[in-house]
Amino acid sequence: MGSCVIIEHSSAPGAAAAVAAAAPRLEVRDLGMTFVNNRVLRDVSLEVRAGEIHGLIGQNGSGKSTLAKVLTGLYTPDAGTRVSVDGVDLRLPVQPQESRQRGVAVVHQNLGLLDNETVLENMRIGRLRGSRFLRRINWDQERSAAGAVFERLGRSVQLDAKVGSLHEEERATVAIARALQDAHPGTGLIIFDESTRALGRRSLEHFFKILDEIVATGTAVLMITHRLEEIVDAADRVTVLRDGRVVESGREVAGMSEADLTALMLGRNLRDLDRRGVAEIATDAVPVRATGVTGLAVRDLSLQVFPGEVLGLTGLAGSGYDDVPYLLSGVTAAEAGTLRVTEGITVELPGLNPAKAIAAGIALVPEGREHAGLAMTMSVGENIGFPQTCRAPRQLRPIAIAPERELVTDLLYSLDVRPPNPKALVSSFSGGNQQKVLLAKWIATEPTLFLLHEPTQAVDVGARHTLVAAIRKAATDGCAVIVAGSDENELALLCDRILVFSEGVVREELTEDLTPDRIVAAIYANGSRSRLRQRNQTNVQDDEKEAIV
Ligand SMILES: Nc1ncnc2c1ncn2[C@@H]1O[C@H](COP(=O)(O)OP(=O)(O)OP(=O)(O)O)[C@@H](O)[C@H]1O
Repeated sequence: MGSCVIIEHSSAPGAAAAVAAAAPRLEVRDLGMTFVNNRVLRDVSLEVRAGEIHGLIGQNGSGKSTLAKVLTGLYTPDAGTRVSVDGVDLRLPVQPQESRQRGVAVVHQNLGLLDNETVLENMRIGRLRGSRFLRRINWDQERSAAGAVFERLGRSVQLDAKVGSLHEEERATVAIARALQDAHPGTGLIIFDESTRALGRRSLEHFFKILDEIVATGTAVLMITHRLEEIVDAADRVTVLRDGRVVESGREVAGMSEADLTALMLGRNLRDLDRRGVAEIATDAVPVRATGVTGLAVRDLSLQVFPGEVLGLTGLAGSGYDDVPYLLSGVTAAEAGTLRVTEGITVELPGLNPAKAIAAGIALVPEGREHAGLAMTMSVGENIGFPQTCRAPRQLRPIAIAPERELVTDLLYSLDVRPPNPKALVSSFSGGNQQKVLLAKWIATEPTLFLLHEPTQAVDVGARHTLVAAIRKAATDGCAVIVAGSDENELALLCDRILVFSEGVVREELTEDLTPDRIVAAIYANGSRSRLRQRNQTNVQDDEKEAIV
């Protein structure tokens, strides 16, 4: 006897046709944006349809975040700009309340979280409701509403934890959950500006599963990302910005490869991106050696890395690989462990702090440049000068020891920072250029041990190329380099050797054939990379339904 299986549709038949006939969910016409004399967006037109994931890509500095900020009212666009939602023109500059009422939610690149408030408060801010008579907030209800969103995302985050104490991936999860909780079926537009950059593979897969459910109801998504895999796997159409202009508008993604998208973005092919430099590892020199490191999730770790070598650390979220840079640099106190930096310089990790680490020749490029890596309201030169201040004798510390201007300018040119102006405020740079400034800041200290956590996060493929080359050059110049990362492509480009962590210990060491697929297989213990989203899933279900019923 055959069983009858009915696969439920997430949208009613005919809904797609109705949606297609309707006005675009978001329509932008002739958008221009000028900062003083700098015109960063010109004649930008864009249409996002209901029920689609629309990718927006472009090199660092091409204007993607500026566009998102115009759409949410942070910036006032030039005269002549038109923005409409569901066919209704918005007043310009966009009034945040009006755009929110029309269902536009955004997760900005800096995530927009309040570090001193709890996860629950961040989630429910602006949405808290008092009871009808007593006007008291029902915190039990608020907790369960917030908890339900995290459950959907497949993540558990402590609702009472202060957001400032969270890891970058948890912070991103909170910001994404906050936007998703407002998605009403069939309406609205959610803009994600590089919001997935800190998500590990598993979280990413969950995230796209939820997006799939959301867009199937008719809600639209505008996805700004540098991870071209996300566009190829998940986006329905893509718009490409180059130097503030649209060079490709709403192109269907089906059939396109990452290389096709790269060529559209840069206007050229990046043929030699995958070629790794020849490692010049000084195996006859004294290696950096960490012994018995215990702290956070890490248990009794010992490792060594030679000058000239780039050692990668990876694993699943919570496996401890990403705790290592912070334990070895004194940012987080270790419970036990010793670190020999070089002949005659050995530090006990429990007593180490960042100032002592810098003095011992240890540099850390942390994840989360906006809240952990750079002073956004200070100039590039001042940021690069900070570590030099720590190296100065205590009595001189109040006077910032400015690094030589030529050194700063040379670094900015060698990393292709635009503009290469030491006096410019860090906050005025695009995300990718900020990441380069962060790297420059620590390269300038000429460290013996260079620790980096997700050093090419949220940068375009061209900038990634530059950053990878600079990190490898630091190794060639004699640094021992340790990179903790979750991006298999980054690790494959950078590393000579990779340690894969599980439950706080090293489970596998990869020494050759360091391809992205091999790295992912090791992280997931012989699992494989699946596509982030099966596009046209609804059509497949249509066919199945006819066949099965
Ligand atoms: N507040 C500001 N004042 C002056 N210039 C700015 C400001 N914000 C952005 N810019 C400039 O606008 C240009 C576009 O920056 P934007 O951040 O939009 O780029 P992006 O495409 O989002 O880059 P990324 O991918 O690196 O985040 C850059 O040249 C940047 O320096």
